[in-house]
Amino acid sequence: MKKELLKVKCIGINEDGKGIVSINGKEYYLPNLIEGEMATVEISQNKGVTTAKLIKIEEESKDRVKPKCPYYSKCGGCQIQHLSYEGQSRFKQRNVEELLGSFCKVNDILVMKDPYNYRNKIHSTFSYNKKREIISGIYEENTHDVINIDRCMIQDNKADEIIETIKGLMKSFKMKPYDEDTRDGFLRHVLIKRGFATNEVMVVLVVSTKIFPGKNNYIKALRKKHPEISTIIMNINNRNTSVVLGNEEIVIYGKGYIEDILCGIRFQISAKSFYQVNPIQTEVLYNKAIEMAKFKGNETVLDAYCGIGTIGLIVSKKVKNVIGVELNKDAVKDAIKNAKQNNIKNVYFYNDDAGNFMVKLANENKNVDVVIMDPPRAGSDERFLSSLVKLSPEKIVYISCNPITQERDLRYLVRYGYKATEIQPVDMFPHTGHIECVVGIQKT
Ligand SMILES: C[S@@+](CC[C@H](N)C(=O)[O-])C[C@H]1O[C@@H](n2cnc3c(N)ncnc32)[C@H](O)[C@@H]1O
Repeated sequence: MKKELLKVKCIGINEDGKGIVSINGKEYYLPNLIEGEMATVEISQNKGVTTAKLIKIEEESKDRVKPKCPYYSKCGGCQIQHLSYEGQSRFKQRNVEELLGSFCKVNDILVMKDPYNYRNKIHSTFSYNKKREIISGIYEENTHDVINIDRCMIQDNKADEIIETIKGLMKSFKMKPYDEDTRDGFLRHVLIKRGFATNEVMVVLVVSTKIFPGKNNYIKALRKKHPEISTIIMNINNRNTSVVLGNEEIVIYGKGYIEDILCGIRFQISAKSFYQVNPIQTEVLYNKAIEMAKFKGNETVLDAYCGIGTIGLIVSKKVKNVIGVELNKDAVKDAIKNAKQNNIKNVYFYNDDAGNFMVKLANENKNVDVVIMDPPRAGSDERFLSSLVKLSPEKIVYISCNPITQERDLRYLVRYGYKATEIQPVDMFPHTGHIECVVGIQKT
């Protein structure tokens, strides 16, 4: 193996938060490096493959800060905690400008006042460490080794306390963490969702079998320490898989869902339904999307990729009617219940693939004035977009957590007679490289 040390300058940060260096015309991505910093990098050549490793930062950026989190160097959950929050915001702003700035001017990113402990959903994996002590946390990046994490800087504090209690109770209840190799043990993961406005807490115990000795006493002990837990669900996952949730759910305490309030409307949230993870910024995002739509009151609105119906139900009082479409059937059930509970009668939800549904709407020549679309990271697809331009709504509001696929889809819409009128990045995920962006789009 051939090795060489080189001094190089970091020329940017990619969307995973890694520093970019260019050596002999080839780009390498190095964690923990900031744009403008000089670094010594080791280049290794082995069997025709060249790799780069950061050895030392020679000149630090003024944006560099000491990460608050003690697990930062190992845990892959955050990627840019070594950047000051101002530096993070500038990085995200520039990233959106580079990707979307050719469509129209990009507004200044809407940041958080307090960018810590914002996540209302947390997931912890249970395992043993080398000393056979029970640990819980997340997988170290690119491995199946769990890093023990007692406190996370971006997660809800209460959820961290509940995980700590669950870990403590395992000893007294002789509950073993699941071992992926031997397929022995009981507790695989714990998922916690917390209603920011209601304080209701859901605990999902992802377990390998339905047989749960001492279940009732366990529930009593857990709720005694945390009376705010309003529902506990057993999710059975006995497959050899890295997918967290199994198909079968057994509600062992409470009603099986929690409620939360967003923009004045009360929502029911099930274990498997998507719900935005940053409740403070979700209201900022939704309000911006509604402002971009400039509703007059007589519109038919399509809420595509609607989840539990949050956006559609919030806009329902401002428009004539709303149609929502969503693939996940639990989320659609939640959406229908949410409409009923809030006594909203002008919203209709459908459980379908958004692309399929759009083809049907376009074939029926349905009138839709505004489409609000919020697809997953992969973005939308050809079926959806080609039917969208056929339906020809006056306005489209496109919300996305991945500006790369958003740019691809925007190019399609621009080719077929639309233009972007406003672009607004919103920092939904401080300390991570992820960026949320909402774009107002108008028929030309
Ligand atoms: C980013 S979330 C947005 C949900 C909702 N708008 C919100 O703000 O809570 C994307 C949603 O799209 C759904 N989804 C994924 N693929 C889909 C498809 N092909 N058709 C319809 N919905 C889909 C997911 O289940 C998820 O609820």
